[in-house]
This record gives sequence, structure tokens and C-alpha cells, in this order.
Amino acid sequence: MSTGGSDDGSEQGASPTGPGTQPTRPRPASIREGLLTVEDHLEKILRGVGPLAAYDQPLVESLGLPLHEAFVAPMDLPLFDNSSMDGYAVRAEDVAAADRDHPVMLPVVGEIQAGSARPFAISAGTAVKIMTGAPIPRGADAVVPFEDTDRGNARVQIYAPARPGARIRPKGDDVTKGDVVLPEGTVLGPREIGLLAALGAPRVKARPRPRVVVISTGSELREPGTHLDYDSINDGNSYMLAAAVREAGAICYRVGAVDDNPRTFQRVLSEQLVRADLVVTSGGISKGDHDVVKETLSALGTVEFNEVAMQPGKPQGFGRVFDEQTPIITLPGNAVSAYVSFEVFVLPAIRRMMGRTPYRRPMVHAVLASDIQSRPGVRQYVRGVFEVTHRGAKVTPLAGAGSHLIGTLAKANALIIVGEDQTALNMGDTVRTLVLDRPF
Ligand SMILES: Nc1nc2c(c(=O)[nH]1)N[C@H]1C(S)=C(S)[C@@H](COP(=O)(O)OP(=O)(O)OC[C@H]3O[C@@H](n4cnc5c(N)ncnc54)[C@H](O)[C@@H]3O)O[C@H]1N2
Ligand code: MOO
Ligand SMILES: [Mg+2]
Repeated sequence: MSTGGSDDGSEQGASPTGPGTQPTRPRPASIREGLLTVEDHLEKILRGVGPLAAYDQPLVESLGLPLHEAFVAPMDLPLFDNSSMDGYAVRAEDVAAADRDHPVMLPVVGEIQAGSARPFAISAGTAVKIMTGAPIPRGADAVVPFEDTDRGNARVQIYAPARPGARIRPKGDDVTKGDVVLPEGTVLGPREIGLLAALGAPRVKARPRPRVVVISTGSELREPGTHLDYDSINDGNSYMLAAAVREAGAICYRVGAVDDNPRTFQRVLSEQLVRADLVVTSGGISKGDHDVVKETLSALGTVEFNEVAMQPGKPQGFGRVFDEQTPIITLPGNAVSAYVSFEVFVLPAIRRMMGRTPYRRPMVHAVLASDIQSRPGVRQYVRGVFEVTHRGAKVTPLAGAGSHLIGTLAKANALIIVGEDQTALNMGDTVRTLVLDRPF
């Protein structure tokens, strides 16, 4: 099994641009004239969306964002020599001869608690009580833990020697002021965020999360939980796409379903532009009489509608909306088509806007558990169940290819990729599989 997952472009199996895409390969012969390849459409989108401008982001909001510039430590860590144990700070030479039978007795001249904000010094032949994390007083060069003493308050019996430096966490031992601790492009996770906070950075320079407006269209759609007429259905797509947007690390503004009236769609879209870095629509882009998205936007001349040689997800559109600035990706309405199209086209666009490599879902080579038939001329994304067994990675295709079958989609955790020129994959073949429920 080989997997990808890094952000450094070194991944095997998946290309830097997209899932199951190979940008340099020739157009497969089986693709009918007039259809775009997946790469053609993806390239159009990636050329049309740029990284957002970077500025200071609150550290608490920075999870998953790539650092726009290298982070240089503004201070040492630890910031000062401090104790690693609760005990007594002493001079090592004063306790060199101590053992259980011949304890060394020292007067205790004070107590230093972590955070007590009072500098302290000791002179020869004295000890000071010290707690974990508290600064080592001037003059001391070792700490004896309580367990090696009688825990005395005015005087303490020391039962064991301590070498110079014992139980002292030295200043700068971990991080040195001026070091590049996080290179440019580091994607911030909990560990990096913890380090930045420890180094006193309340903000970091990063591209912001893109604000993505999700609009679903269709007069048949109802908000889940409200009344359904005999021919209406719940709006599943806007919830699914909103979740996918958030999973990608972007901010989603989900607009409830808009009906198939071009005037309504136009009004809602123009109202939403003020808060959108990207608009994603679902539905209304095929060949129907009321395909409102296509009807409204093709008139603008800034949005192009095409058929892409993939299944599901044949109808697609991309362009700019009324302000001629905001990019819009229009997805087909069938639930599985919308989902797969998000995966293939929207996720890379969002990542590019965030300044990340466009696509990094793990692409795994897995053994196919049963045969798949495929139509030539389209790239199939077949729903499947991926698992790692004691014999390696295995993927089982799910029955039912209909692009309305959201039940099957929810059972799947992977998409098996069948190339345009392939008409069948056989049980036992090693197949390229996009694993969906892995972090990316
Ligand atoms: N004559 C042709 N008809 C169709 C073609 C074609 O080439 N020629 N292509 C088919 C393909 S492929 C797809 S995919 C769909 C795409 O349709 P639209 O993008 O126009 O979407 P709608 O017509 O609005 O809806 C299609 C289907 O999906 C359901 N839907 C829509 N939105 C939602 C939502 N938010 N939640 C749940 N379900 C949704 C809708 O009710 C329809 O059943 O066109 C084919 N037709
Ligand atoms: O290509 Mo449509 O997007 O399958 O049902
Ligand atoms: Mg339609």
C-alpha cells in the first residue's frame, strides 16, 4: 500500500493537482469530442482561484492554516533556568557528601513558588525550597527533590548528593532565540499552535480561511424537518456541501434552497457576494427546462458550462459572478454527483485559496474485492468500502451506480478510480482508491 498525505508535493499516486489526475498525460482516446477531461476542468478552476492575501490571524483560529512566513523564536525556551522537581535549590558542592547515614543539614532561607515573581539568591551553605517550574535562585546549581530530604521548613536534612545541574531545566535548552522553529508553509496543528503560544505569539501571519457561500437550487427542495409535499424532497446537498467546506478548513455560509426562478436565484446570489470568497451552487446546470443556475449565469458570459468526462459529475460550470471577481463553481444536483464534484474540483480550489497544495487526500493502491464494469470515455468514481486487513489494503465496490443514491454514498469511505480507457476492473486487480475519511 502506498499513501500520500504530505504537503510537500512528494506524494505517490495522486498528482499535485487532483484526485486521480495526471496533468501531463495525453487525453485518453476514448473521450468523446466536446467533453473536457477532469484535468481540463480542474486546471481551469485552479487558474481562476488564487491564494487569498495573508494577514495576521488569531492563533486560536489558526488550526489547519499554513504559515505565510517562517516563524523565528523571539525568546529562548525555557525562558530561564528552572527546577524540574519540587524540592530544595542548593549548591551541589554543599551536599556532595550527603547520604542517609550522614545527612547534610542546611538552613532553609526561603521558598520559591512558580510564578511568585520574586528574584532570589542563596549563599554558600544554605538551601531554598523550590517548586517545579520556579526559577533557580542565583548561587544555586542543583535541586534536591523532597524525597531525598526530611522536608524541613526552617532547616532541612539532605540525604543524597546532587551533581551540578541536577534537576535544572536550562534556559534555551529546547528552543534558542533566533532559531527558525517553524518554516514557511508549515500547516498549523495542535503541536505547532502550542509552540507558538509558548513563544508568546497571539497571532500568526497566514492566509485566512476562505468564506464559501453554498447555495442549493431546486423548487422541489425543502429545509429538512419541514413539511414535504408529495413531490418535494429534503435539501441534503447544502448540508453535505457545507460540512465538506468546513472539513476542508474553510468557513461556510449555507444558504437554504432557492427555487428555480432566475430572478430569485439572481437576487440571492447578488446578496451573498458581499461575504463570499467563493460561491458553490448545487443543481440546475444540466439540460432541463428549469435549470436555473445555467440559465441565469450563462447569460453573463463570465461563467462557462461544460460536460466533463467523468461519472458521476458530468455537468459542471466555473466562472465569475456579477461582481466579476468572485469565483463560482456550479455543481450538478444529484447528491453523489455533487459530492464527487466537490472532492475533485472544490476541495483543491479551497486549498489553493488557503495557500495549500491543491490536493492531498490519501491515494491508496488497494486490491479490488469484486469486478467493476465501466463505460469507456468517462472516468468513473465508484463508491467503495476501503479497509486494511492483515493481507494489506482492500477495497470492495458497493452495488448501485445511480448518482442519486445517497444511502450508498454514506456507506462508502472511498472512491475507486476507473480510467477513461478502461472498461473493466477485475477482482484481485490493484486499483487506485481515494480514501475519503482520512485526515488531509
Ligand atoms: N437530458 C438530459 N438530462 C440530464 C442529463 C443529460 O445529460 N441530459 N444529465 C444528467 C446528469 S448526469 C446529472 S448529474 C443531472 C444534473 O442535474 P442538475 O445539475 O441540472 O440538477 P437538478 O436538475 O437541479 O437536479 C438533479 C437531481 O438532483 C436532485 N437534487 C438537486 N438538488 C438537490 C439537493 N440540494 N438535495 C438533494 N437532491 C437534490 C434533484 O431533485 C434531481 O433529482 O442531470 C441529469 N439529467
Ligand atoms: O453525471 Mo450525473 O453527475 O452522474 O448523474
Ligand atoms: Mg436539471
